Amino acid sequence: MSFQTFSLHQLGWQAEYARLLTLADFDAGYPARVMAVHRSGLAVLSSRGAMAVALPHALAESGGVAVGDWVLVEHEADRALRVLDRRSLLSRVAAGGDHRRQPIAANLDALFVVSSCNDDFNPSRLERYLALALDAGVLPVVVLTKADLGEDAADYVAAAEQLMPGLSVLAVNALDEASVSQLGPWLTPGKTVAFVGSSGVGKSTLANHLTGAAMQRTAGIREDDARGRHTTTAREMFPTPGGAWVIDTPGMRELRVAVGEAELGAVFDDIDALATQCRFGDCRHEGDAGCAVEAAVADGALDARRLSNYRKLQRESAHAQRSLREQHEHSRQFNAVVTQAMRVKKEKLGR
Ligand SMILES: Nc1nc2c(ncn2[C@@H]2O[C@H](COP(=O)(O)OP(=O)(O)OP(=O)(O)O)[C@@H](O)[C@H]2O)c(=O)[nH]1
Ligand SMILES: [Zn+2]
Repeated sequence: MSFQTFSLHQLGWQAEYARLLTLADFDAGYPARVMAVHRSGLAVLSSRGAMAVALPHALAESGGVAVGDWVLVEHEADRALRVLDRRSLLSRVAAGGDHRRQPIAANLDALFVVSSCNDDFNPSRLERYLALALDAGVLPVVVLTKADLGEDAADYVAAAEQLMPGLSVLAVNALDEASVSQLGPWLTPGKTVAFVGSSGVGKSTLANHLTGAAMQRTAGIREDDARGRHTTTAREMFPTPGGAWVIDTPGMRELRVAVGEAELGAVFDDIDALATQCRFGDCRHEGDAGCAVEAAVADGALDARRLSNYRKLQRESAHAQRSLREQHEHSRQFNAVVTQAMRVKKEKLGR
């Protein structure tokens, strides 16, 4: 991949990153933005150009590094010293049920949540992505593709706008450049965006439009794994001709929600507001007397689907939080056992 040279500002640098760096930091290294995370190290861009830098094991272990991260690179040593505090971080719950969080994309300014004006349109799935974006600290923008294929795009837009207060929703024909230009306000110089959504909704089509020749997302970066699924070995971040950045990582396609209560509450603001009107403060909205939430469902003011999706996401997030706690407890116990074993061994050797 060849990159022209970019200034820090063009790379998305913001004053708040600098505030966290001391003079000693600047003596030790210089900031660079992570374009790709490989097993062997990081591909970064800085005002010095494109480079491969080593990722020390300790850094990879402690919270990891994601595409879009800013790292401090050691002068003359081509080695990442540390990851700068992130303004936003999209992470996923790792597959395999251990509920560990894996960083996927950092320092995003907007997350395009893509669905289409057809059968893929699924309010519950959209709500899940919206909560995920808020949890990551990123502004979600809903993009409804395939607006050219039916006449009812406006209905889909209206339905999506109901899903969160103040949500921006765009209907586009992803095949048409002029239509895609509606995304422009989120793609100003130095801004970083990414796409999430189901397979086939048009994420690649949109991203390819935005990045032009810079991104050959399907070319060469996908491999088939043993199960015949597509996996991608490289993670990438691409410049648009207008000066924005598009992050496209495979992990984005398997996002599972493990969102905090507050972020869910921000998406389901209407339900939280209704809940304050329930007769009892600890109302569970399940047949409780004087329940305003259930009353709203009964008189059609609140969608039963929306309520049940809220409950489902709450359960999932409670489960994930619990598992994380259990994990910490487990490693604490494990460490205690190891410490004890070491002590016993030392005592034996000492004798
Ligand atoms: N008519 C029309 N076709 C579209 C539109 N957006 C996408 N398509 C078509 O839908 C198909 C799937 O689009 P992709 O961009 O590959 O979808 P994707 O979301 O990247 O899918 P994955 O890579 O599997 O995650 C392609 O054949 C596109 O040409 C649209 O707005 N209008
Ligand atoms: Zn209630």
